[in-house]
Amino acid sequence: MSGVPIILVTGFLGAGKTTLINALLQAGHGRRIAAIVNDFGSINIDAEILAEANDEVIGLKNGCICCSLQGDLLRTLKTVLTRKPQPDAIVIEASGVADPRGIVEALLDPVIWQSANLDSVLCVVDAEDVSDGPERLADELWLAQLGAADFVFLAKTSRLEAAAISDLRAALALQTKRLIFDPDREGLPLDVLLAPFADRQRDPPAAPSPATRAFRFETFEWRCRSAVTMAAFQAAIGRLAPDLVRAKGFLRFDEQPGRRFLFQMVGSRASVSPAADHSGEAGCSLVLIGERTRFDPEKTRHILDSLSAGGSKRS
Ligand SMILES: Nc1nc2c(ncn2[C@@H]2O[C@H](COP(=O)(O)OP(=O)(O)OP(=O)(O)O)[C@@H](O)[C@H]2O)c(=O)[nH]1
Repeated sequence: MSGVPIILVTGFLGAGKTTLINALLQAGHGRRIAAIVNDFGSINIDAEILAEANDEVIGLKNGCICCSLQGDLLRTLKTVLTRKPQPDAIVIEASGVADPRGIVEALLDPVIWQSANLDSVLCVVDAEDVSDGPERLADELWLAQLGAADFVFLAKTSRLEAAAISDLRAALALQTKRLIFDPDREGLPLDVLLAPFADRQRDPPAAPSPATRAFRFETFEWRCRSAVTMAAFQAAIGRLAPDLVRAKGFLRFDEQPGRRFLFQMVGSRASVSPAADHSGEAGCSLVLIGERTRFDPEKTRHILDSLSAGGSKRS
């Protein structure tokens, strides 16, 4: 293999993929790494977060690169590969709903393979999520993501006891024989991440099963042109949380004029942190994702619209 190595990062909704890639981009290794980031919704949240760390970040939004956006992925890769100088490596972040088998299949495209080779597939596992609800270990999409991986990266281990991490490692060892890394406790294994495998051959993966396709999830996007009050937002999210798998977006609060915040929610854990403010966007934009069987976009719209007179959009 002589092409630019591609690292594909997969993992469930909110597992910690963007956070891991951000750490890799900022790790001071001196390599030029281009990042291609797929957000399932139409708001480029992950790309904006990563663009703070790297000039070469391209967002692919409004669909999933494992199915509807395969063509966009290949076109983007070709564009990245024609740049001079070429990057030393390309990281692709799959969306949390992606079955990586569809992406691996696309990356075996003979034209791409001449200049860029899929080097490794990393699966990020949310240690808190699995410890909170061991039913994740039987989730078909989660298993497909784990099954496609060459390496497993644990995220969010810092709040867990050592015993819980050993249990998690033992449970993962039943599902995969791959090496498991814990960057929170052991640091980022740059030698593994950036040393390409020699002459790695990949067979085309098995076709993704319908059960792992994105139609399992419903996305709702909400935008408003003004700021919202903190207490009202907190109350609204509290009402929506039981039916959400993931929510993220940018917010402005009446109480903090002129400031912009990144809102993140994975399962029942939510956080709000200061965000860079060069978007020129005056109001708020949120992406909310839930399982189709539970998530009600109309109820969500109703609750969020009560925060403001702004508009909303369903996808
Ligand atoms: N404490 C802790 N929090 C983490 C870690 N990794 C991710 N998070 C938090 O988990 C939330 C989701 O992290 P992301 O990196 O955006 O997850 P993702 O897998 O890219 O999410 P999607 O692209 O939406 O599927 C954010 O609030 C992160 O700050 C970690 O290792 N430790």
